[in-house]
Amino acid sequence: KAGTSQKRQNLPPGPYSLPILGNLPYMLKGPHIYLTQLARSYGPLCSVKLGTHLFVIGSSPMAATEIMRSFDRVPSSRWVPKAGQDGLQEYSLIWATQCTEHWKALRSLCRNELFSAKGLELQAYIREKNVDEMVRLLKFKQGKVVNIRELVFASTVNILGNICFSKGFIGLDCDKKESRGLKRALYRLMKLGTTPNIADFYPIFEGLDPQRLKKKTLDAMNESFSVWEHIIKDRRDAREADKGVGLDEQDFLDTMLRCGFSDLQINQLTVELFSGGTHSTASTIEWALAELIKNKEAMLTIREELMKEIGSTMCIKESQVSQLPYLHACVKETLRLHPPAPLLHPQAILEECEIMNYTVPKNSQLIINVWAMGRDPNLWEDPLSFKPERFYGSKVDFKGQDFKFLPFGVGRRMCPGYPYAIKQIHLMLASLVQNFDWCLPNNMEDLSKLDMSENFGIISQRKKPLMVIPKCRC
Ligand code: HEM
Repeated sequence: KAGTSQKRQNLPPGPYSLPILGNLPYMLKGPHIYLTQLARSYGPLCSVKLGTHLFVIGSSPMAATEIMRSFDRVPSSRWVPKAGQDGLQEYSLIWATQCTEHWKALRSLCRNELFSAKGLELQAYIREKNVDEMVRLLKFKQGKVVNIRELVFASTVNILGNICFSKGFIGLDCDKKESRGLKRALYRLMKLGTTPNIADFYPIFEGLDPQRLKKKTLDAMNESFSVWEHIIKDRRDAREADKGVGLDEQDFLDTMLRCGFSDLQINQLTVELFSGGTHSTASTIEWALAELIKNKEAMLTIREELMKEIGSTMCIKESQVSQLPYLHACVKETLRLHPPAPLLHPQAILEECEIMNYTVPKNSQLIINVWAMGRDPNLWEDPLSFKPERFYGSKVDFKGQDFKFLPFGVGRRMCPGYPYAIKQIHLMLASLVQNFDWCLPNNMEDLSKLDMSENFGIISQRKKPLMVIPKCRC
């Protein structure tokens, strides 16, 4: 039943809210799940109070379209968690509240240097080399239980590390624990980004840091910085000694130095690229492998496609995976069911506006629930089943045109890294499927028992890491 205050003010419908808390307590089992239940009860545009803030959630392609249109009509500002407001936002890409000139410059730098067709082609050998190392380690671990998330995560960090700093930062062997360094810093940043912060929901705490989340976030950023600080210094010194004779640009650090970035700017951008680009990609690969282990037919179909298109070679090249429609369909199906970012980053609307004939008051936060749309029976047949065939031969894509499928977001703030992410996911998944048979520990024969529950976070992951045993196919 809709709250009366919503009706009175012509707000999008939504549940009654508790005094002071609003509906915060109901979010604990997973905001995307709770918000999806609300959409089923109140319709595709609904509103909910969290603390003192009003959130308006769109959960259908029509609602998402209308929300995106409202950003063109009235000024809006990206909501940035208080823990991320560290005074460096003017240097930020992900946490820029406005699409400023600086934000535009950062985006086009990344688009042109890292994510353009030419940039991606130049990086291909780095991805291939790192995936090859991962496969070799798995061969060595044959017959033993492997935490696939940790391994794939380490590999994605090392690929990006080589692209940015010509260096891999993480040991691939996850059995060796690292007490400091980039891995710990990135895990901490993810955990901190997921911890509910009362300062985000009550203006009374504005300017304070009651849970010390801001301080801890800054510490984790500094921990990352300490990992590459000396590389930046050495490279600056080399450029200084070079006195304009011109060294070849070997990585993204050289590009940033050429563009006159300060150390702070380099750190902010690279930490954002690492935090935005590693867990998300690793989580997608982990989900995809879990789905394929569970759905043997799909696994066999990928193998047939690999055999037909590239033969029995075990060392796959990136150029070979660009034309594998069934593999691509499996990745899309994974992103439909398990989008790493289930709720698109909220934007605050700075003036009252109308959306779908409802009034949306000034300062409301607008969210698009991608997870709900991916599982909506009105949009997908048999939505909870993993059926890559639905994308096979279909034109539905993740490039922000099909509003029912938005794993990489939509509009100006859409993920700039998606071409990079997709290349990496295709190559890693093809290599894991081509090289190994996979089984579950404890002789678990009944694959339907594989736990597929998920954790909500800044990046949504499997609740339990996928533990699997590789067996070489060669
Ligand atoms: C499966 C992998 C990935 C997924 C699902 C994903 C998804 C997303 C989503 C949903 C957004 C927000 C879009 C919006 O608010 O409308 C985003 C933003 C962003 N992503 Fe990704 N991403 C992935 C991989 C990457 C990679 C590999 C990188 C870079 C190496 C990256 C860098 C970024 C950046 C910098 C932004 C902020 C853009 C801005 O605010 O202007 N992402 N991503």
